[in-house]
Amino acid sequence: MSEIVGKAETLIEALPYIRDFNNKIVVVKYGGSAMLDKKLEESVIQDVALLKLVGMQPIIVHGGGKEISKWIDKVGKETEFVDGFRKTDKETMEIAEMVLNRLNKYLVQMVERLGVKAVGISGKDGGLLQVDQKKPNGKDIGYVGDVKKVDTLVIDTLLANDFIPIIAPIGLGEDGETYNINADDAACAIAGALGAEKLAFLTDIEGVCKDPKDPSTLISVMSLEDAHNLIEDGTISGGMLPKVTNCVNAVNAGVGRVHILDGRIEHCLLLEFFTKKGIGTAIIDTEGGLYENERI
Ligand SMILES: Nc1ncnc2c1ncn2[C@@H]1O[C@H](COP(=O)(O)OP(=O)(O)O)[C@@H](O)[C@H]1O
Ligand SMILES: CC(=O)N[C@@H](CCC(=O)OP(=O)(O)O)C(=O)O
Repeated sequence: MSEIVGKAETLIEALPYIRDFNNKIVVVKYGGSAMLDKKLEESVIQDVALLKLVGMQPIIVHGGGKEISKWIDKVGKETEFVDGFRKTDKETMEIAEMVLNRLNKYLVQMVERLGVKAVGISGKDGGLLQVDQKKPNGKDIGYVGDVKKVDTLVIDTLLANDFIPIIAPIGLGEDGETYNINADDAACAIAGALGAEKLAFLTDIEGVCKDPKDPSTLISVMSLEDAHNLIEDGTISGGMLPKVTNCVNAVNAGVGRVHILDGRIEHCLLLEFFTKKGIGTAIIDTEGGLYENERI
């Protein structure tokens, strides 16, 4: 097949997915290497803009943990994580908010440059993310939020007017204080509240593997039962454990498909969403039925 016809084949392969996901909400948790490397950053933003232009309703929830740590270091403070969450005192919260809001507007600018409309907000806007204090294993780690309520009105309004919402993981507590939210948690809560069709996490590993040191053991599709068994037998551990637990919660909250993708691969979102083979791990409720052309 000539190269030029091959290109058309690629578009045709995407056809059933473009049809099935028309107008569907897709939440992308953007973080990790894909946020630190210019080329990867550009490719993620291009993918999200393309999803919008082919008729999907993408939403970006972004992290920025490494950038926050860099600025904490610059002011001579120590960074401390407890069970994967940043210990956040008042000063840390101020720095985190400045860094996340700056990143947020930078992402808006990147999307707008491609001729697609975007609005950057944090979970404080429109009461989007209302939180309680999070106490992992009963430990007090300061202004870290556990999302207790999502008011989707601001997102619904933006989507209805064709904007891509870009969301920073910051929330408001009942005490009127600002809280730092782990971006995975924020993305899950938002995807669950919206009943999103898809939630995709960009990470720095191929996906969930039987052996994390061997990429050839990637698990392409994982049912809720598989996830439970792999957690029980210790195959899923470390940083992957809270991620998969979040994924399972999202599927149980009604999200159609949750994907753990390798954000180090350029255009990983397009490769996952628009090709039969996909590239990462898809976590699905197999009892909910499959799409035409879906891998299993
Ligand atoms: N079964 C598994 N498959 C893939 N990664 C795993 C698995 N078990 C543990 N891990 C670890 O989890 C890490 C991914 O979690 P983490 O680093 O928190 O994600 P993020 O890329 O969002 O920062 C991997 O780098 C790997 O070391
Ligand atoms: C409470 C908590 O840990 N909040 C995170 C928020 C940013 C984040 O989650 O960024 P990544 O997705 O890039 O890790 C933090 O302060 O680092």
